[in-house]
Amino acid sequence: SVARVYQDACTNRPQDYWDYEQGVTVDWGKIEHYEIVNKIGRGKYSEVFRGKSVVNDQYCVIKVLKPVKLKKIYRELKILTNLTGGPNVIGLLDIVQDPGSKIPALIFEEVRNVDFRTLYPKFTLRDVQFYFSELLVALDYCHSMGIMHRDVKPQNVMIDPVERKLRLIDWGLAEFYHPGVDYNVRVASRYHKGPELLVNLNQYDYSLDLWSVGCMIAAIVLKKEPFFKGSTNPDQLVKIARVLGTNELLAYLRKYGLKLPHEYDNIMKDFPRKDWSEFVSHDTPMASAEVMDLIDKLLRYDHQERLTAKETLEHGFFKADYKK
Ligand SMILES: CNC(=O)CSc1nc2c(Br)c(Br)c(Br)c(Br)c2n1C
Repeated sequence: SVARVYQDACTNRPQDYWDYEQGVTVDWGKIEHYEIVNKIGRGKYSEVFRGKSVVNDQYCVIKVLKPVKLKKIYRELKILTNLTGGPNVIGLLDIVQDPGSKIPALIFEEVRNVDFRTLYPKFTLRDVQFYFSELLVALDYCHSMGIMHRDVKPQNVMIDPVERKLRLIDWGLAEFYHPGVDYNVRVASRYHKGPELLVNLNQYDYSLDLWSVGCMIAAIVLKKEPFFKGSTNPDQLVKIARVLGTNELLAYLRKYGLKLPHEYDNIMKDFPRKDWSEFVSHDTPMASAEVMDLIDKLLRYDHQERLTAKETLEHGFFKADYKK
């Protein structure tokens, strides 16, 4: 299957825009220009520090990459340089290399992020409207630039509630979109994996990111974080089928000529589709008719049915006037 939008974003650009296999010419900065203030986190592929530039006294975030295949580093570098400066994309300030280990470190603009587990429970519907429109602007931008993020999740959406600033971070799993290419389905983080990844539909596209957005919005307004909480990848699809229905899953598979992989034989049951109204109660005061309609249009098995980032921004939910 082919993306409904931006399918030729890369083909319309010069080869060196998307071809990271040839390597990337890096304009290396000077590591001595930065000092580490404190460690703020660690991921599978990196260690992250709060840093400070000794040149301009600006605080920054230093992402020290763990040794991975050079090709993967080139991909992240090329994507970051292509996107930096775009709306709500984390700003890459510098690229430096540790002289000894030769490991690259990426220097980013600082975001005074508040952890989503603390922030999201305090969100009003107006906050959901504001921050998700900011996230969707970033996604429509990167999609228009021929890039899928492939790891959209709360941990990769930095929000400074004081400055009301949002930045999409961690482009380490992002990839360039080309029609007809078979992509690795082992991407994204389990709770935010789209059905296409769980049924091994390799020719996916930008719409993968919109599934993850749907999961994030549903988790906030229905107060169930994460919304689909699988214990394994196969169980992740079972949790989705408990809501969207098993027959609807089989129809999705049939449309793309896919069979349910054997690891589902003993765990997939015949679940009826649930109506979204079943998730709405007095305990979910933010579950407005508009946001439930939006969730219904994002959390679709069929990636081709999902709203695009631009269509989502135009949805009535973002136009509704929720009283203060
Ligand atoms: C690998 N992820 C972690 O260690 C989670 S903590 C974390 N990583 C961050 C990254 Br990367 C950037 Br860029 C920026 Br800006 C901020 Br703020 C970050 N924070 C808080």
